[in-house]
Amino acid sequence: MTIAKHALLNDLFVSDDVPVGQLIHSGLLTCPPETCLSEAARLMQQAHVSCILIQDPETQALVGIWSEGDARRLDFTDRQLISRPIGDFMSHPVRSVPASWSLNQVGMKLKREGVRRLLVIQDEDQRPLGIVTQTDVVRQQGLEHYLYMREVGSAIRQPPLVLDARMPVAEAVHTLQESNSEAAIVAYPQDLHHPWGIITERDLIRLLADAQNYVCLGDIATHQLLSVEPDTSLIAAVNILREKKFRHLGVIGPQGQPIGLLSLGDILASVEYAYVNRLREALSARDSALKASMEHLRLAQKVIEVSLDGIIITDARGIIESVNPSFTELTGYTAEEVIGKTPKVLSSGRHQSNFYQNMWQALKQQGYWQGEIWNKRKNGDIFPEWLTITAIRDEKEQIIQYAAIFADISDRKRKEEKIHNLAYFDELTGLANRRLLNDRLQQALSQARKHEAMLAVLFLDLDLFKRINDSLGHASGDQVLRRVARRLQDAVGTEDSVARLGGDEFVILVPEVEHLTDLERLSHRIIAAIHQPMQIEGQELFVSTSIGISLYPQDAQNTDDLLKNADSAMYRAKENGRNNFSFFTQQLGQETSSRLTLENALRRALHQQAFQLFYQPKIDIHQGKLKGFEALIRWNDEHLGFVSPADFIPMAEQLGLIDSLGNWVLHEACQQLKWWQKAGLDVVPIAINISARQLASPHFEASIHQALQDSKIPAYLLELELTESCFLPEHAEAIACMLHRLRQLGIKISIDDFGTGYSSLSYLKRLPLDTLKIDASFVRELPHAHDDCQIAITIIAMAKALGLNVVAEGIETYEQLTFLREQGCEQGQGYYLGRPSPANQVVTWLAQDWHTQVYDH
Ligand SMILES: Nc1nc2c(ncn2[C@@H]2O[C@@H]3COP(=O)(O)O[C@H]4[C@@H](O)[C@H](n5cnc6c(=O)[nH]c(N)nc65)O[C@@H]4COP(=O)(O)O[C@H]3[C@H]2O)c(=O)[nH]1
Repeated sequence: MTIAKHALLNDLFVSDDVPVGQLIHSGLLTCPPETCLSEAARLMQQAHVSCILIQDPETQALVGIWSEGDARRLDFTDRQLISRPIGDFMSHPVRSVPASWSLNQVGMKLKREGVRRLLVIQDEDQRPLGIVTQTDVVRQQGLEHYLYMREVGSAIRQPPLVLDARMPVAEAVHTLQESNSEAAIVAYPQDLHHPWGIITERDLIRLLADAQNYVCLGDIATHQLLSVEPDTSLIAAVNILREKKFRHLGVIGPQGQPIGLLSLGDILASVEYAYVNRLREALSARDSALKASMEHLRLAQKVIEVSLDGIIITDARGIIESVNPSFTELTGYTAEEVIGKTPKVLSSGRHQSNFYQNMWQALKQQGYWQGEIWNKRKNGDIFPEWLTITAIRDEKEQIIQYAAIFADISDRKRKEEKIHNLAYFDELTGLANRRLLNDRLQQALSQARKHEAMLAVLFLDLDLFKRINDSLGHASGDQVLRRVARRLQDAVGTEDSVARLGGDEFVILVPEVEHLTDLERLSHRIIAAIHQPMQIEGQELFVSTSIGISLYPQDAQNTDDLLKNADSAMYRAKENGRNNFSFFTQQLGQETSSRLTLENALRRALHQQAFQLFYQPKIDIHQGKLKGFEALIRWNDEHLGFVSPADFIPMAEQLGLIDSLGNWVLHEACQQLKWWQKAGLDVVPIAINISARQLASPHFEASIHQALQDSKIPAYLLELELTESCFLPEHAEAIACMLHRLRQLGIKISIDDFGTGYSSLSYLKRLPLDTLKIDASFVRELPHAHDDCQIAITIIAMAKALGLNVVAEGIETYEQLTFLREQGCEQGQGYYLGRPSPANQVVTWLAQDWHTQVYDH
């Protein structure tokens, strides 16, 4: 038989998401359990169905099912077989699926339960609707391309069972049962034209239904085998079966011999493998997806539970659905207290309504909002939090929930504030620091430029603040600075414009100045405020300040120059007697710049030791004898020329260079003495000037020892000239002790410029002094100025009373010399007797007759 390929039947394969209820043919074949087998078989034959359901006549319940396949398991040798009740052979219970299930779900259930048929029942009332078989499901799976690609030959799993038509019926059924075949090819050896027929389960049903006494297989078999060749495609085979309404198809080999017997079920079973595989994959994918999502869910739940951040879940309207434990921890509200309410319960009242409006708008449009927000705890505390809100949408993109996650950032805020304060404010006084001042000054400058306004910077420091620190300690010094800061703020009126640069330096920024008189008034106010007495640790202190003022645009155009010029002006104010103020002037600017040049040159000179010592003789004006020399430093700079020590010594003190400079003088003088000694000269002591800061240095005493040791000159050849300013009260004791020690070595000590300071006599009395030097300013007008005469006389008398030598400085005339001698002054020094001169001059002086110099006019 030649068979053409048929088009695919449209109803063979349908989509698998159609509910199974719509695919089955409604109507069920039922019979009571007592129905005999032959009756049941007859009913099935009539109805053209492959199974019958057994129904309890009383309860109407379906209690079992019997199918064609079950017929094969019957014992056809049993003579009573056909009259036995079907209830004895049925399978039960009847497994069912709801009509709403998809074919996929049905397929999975068939697979799980290991059955080929399921009863389809109505979802609502469980009413039985029909039967769905595995073949039905396979047909719907869109597997037609498998059928196209494969040939009939490939679906043959085993050679066909071939039974002789002459075989007794019972034996044939038994053979079918034995070989577990639902059909067999029947051989008709005598019929050369139609040598093949077929016997199927359905024939067995007929056998049961007819209740006739068939003898041999040929009596019940169908003597016609619908067959195809092995290379026919499976889809063609399926179509033939559908068209002919047959269930089996023989496969005949090239030599005409049967090589297979395929049923629709077999064909579908051959593609079932692919289907089952797909099903398995689907099942395992679903299982692992389920497992993964459960895992995710569990994890998410856990994360929410243990999260240190507070978490709120609301519905789409913002009603709180759940919160986590950290929420309670952070806000003080339990879950029960807030569920059903909106997050408004946390509202701090610090934000305007448009803040929340913007938040909601962002949430609705972008599904996301993040930012800082102030909220309120249950106990009323207001705290800052970092909040992230995310909208959760369903598959249709509708917002169904909001998840809000927040962290309390009070700590972070505090730290940020601290860092900001540290960066911009002075820790001690709370005033703006240099950085903030610079920022403010920049801003004020650009404003002033824009509005063509005048701006002022007041630079001030506390006069002699170091004394307070040194004598009362740093803690007291800090207290003074704090008080001063407050007084400045009070005097200025606005907190923002006062800054502390460090140490005792303060700056006041006046952003808009109309008249200079305003600045004068402000300066007076500040000076007066600072000068008010201060109680510090039980002591009453009087602090004063000096203020320097520079102006934009007159004095400077930028912040640096404004500050620098105000600083210079402040020094001018100090020079003018402290506790006052001074405006910057162009001349001061020039001075500042030449001062800078001088400073640099001094550092260079010190580095290169570009100094020289000159010596000025001290003469006994009664006996005409050389008594000693005063060493005076000289600096002849290659660019600046001769620079007076009166200019560079104070500068060296300010710059902290005086120790090294003083040390150089000390060593140079000692070395000089050593050379003179070595030269066999009859040397006299050399006095060196010691500045106040040098004397206060902790290394001073050691440096004296070192110089003596290095030069090996006897200590009595060294004299120290100190000024009254060396004896600051806070160091008085320590200095007195040190001087006693030095004196014990043999070193002489004199007070220079006596009469210009304010030393208390009782203190001077306690010092180990040898000599008082009358300051040149009292000598200059002698003997004509009455006051000076009186002072000179008094100092001489006092020195004598204290048992001290007295030396008059700056003697320029014979008259001055005579007056002083007549008043009892022992020694003199000055241009009249000898100008400060280099070391080589000393050799002449050592040999000179000073008597004539003193007496001969
Ligand atoms: N008009 C006038 N002046 C006279 C006369 N006789 C001496 N002089 C000057 O008067 C100053 C005396 O020194 P001083 O009072 O200790 O005053 C010194 C002293 O305080 C300081 N000085 C000088 N050399 C040193 C030094 O090596 N170390 C320290 N620390 N200070 C020094 O510099 C000051 C100025 O020193 P000089 O310029 O050398 O000025 C010297 C000296 O040259 C005179 O008859 N008429």
